[in-house]
Amino acid sequence: MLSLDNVSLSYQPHNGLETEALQNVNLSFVPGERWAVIGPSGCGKSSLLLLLAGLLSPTSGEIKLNNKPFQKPQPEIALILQDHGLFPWKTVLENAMLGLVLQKVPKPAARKKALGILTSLGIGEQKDKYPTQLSGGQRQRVAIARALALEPKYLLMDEPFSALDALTREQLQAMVFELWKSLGFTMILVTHSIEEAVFLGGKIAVFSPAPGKIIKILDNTTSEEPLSRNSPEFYRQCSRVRSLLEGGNKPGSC
Ligand SMILES: Nc1ncnc2c1ncn2[C@@H]1O[C@H](COP(=O)(O)OP(=O)(O)OP(=O)(O)O)[C@@H](O)[C@H]1O
Repeated sequence: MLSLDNVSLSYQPHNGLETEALQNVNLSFVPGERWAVIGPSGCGKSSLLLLLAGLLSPTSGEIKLNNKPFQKPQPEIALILQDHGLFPWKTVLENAMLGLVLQKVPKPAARKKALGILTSLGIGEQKDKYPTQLSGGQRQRVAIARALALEPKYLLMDEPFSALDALTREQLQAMVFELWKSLGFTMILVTHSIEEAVFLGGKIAVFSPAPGKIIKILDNTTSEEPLSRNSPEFYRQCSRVRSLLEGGNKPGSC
């Protein structure tokens, strides 16, 4: 289990001003769950992922993996950043292999594994291209392949689809859901999109404006599959999340 125990984060003073990004956050991510984290711009969502990835340390409180506090990156936890973090001078395949190579997996094995995942994501044929030759959706798939090649137990994603057109975005959301179902990792997705949170989040953590605090955790697991985007329940859940973001504290009152 990955958890935050009473975590607060302040960034060091800049021009005499300290920024309080997160305040007293308690969250537990149980293996196999899929979470969406939503909140207004600047409420500390990206900071939360950096903490969970071991790339930042909390000002107070603890981040724990299986009840053990940690403050550096863990092999079980993969993070996909907003800009995908691909190296432009490496091909699609080399980018997808990168984590494995860094882990000293022999290159032929790394190549085979990365290519298998790229193929399952529908971009195996693009393996020799460079990131600049790809569409945004294809780049995102390479970033997902690179993370999944490491077989993480926890996959953290920071607004992974925000730059994509609506249909590509929906396609990739469905693809990520299928990967979650077949591979069984724990998904923690940060998003600005209410619809995305309701579609992909089995649990939805709604954050307040800065400094980010949890307003509410919504349970969205009425069925194993994501809610159909046209269903009344989907609209109801979107309304609940919207109401909470707007400052309402009565879920469903829209
Ligand atoms: N390296 C940093 N140094 C100082 N302040 C920072 C740093 N990174 C983020 N902040 C501040 O911390 C607060 C939270 O930032 P963060 O990026 O985590 O929010 P966010 O919810 O992800 O925002 P957005 O939705 O706009 O991406 C903001 O006020 C931001 O300006």
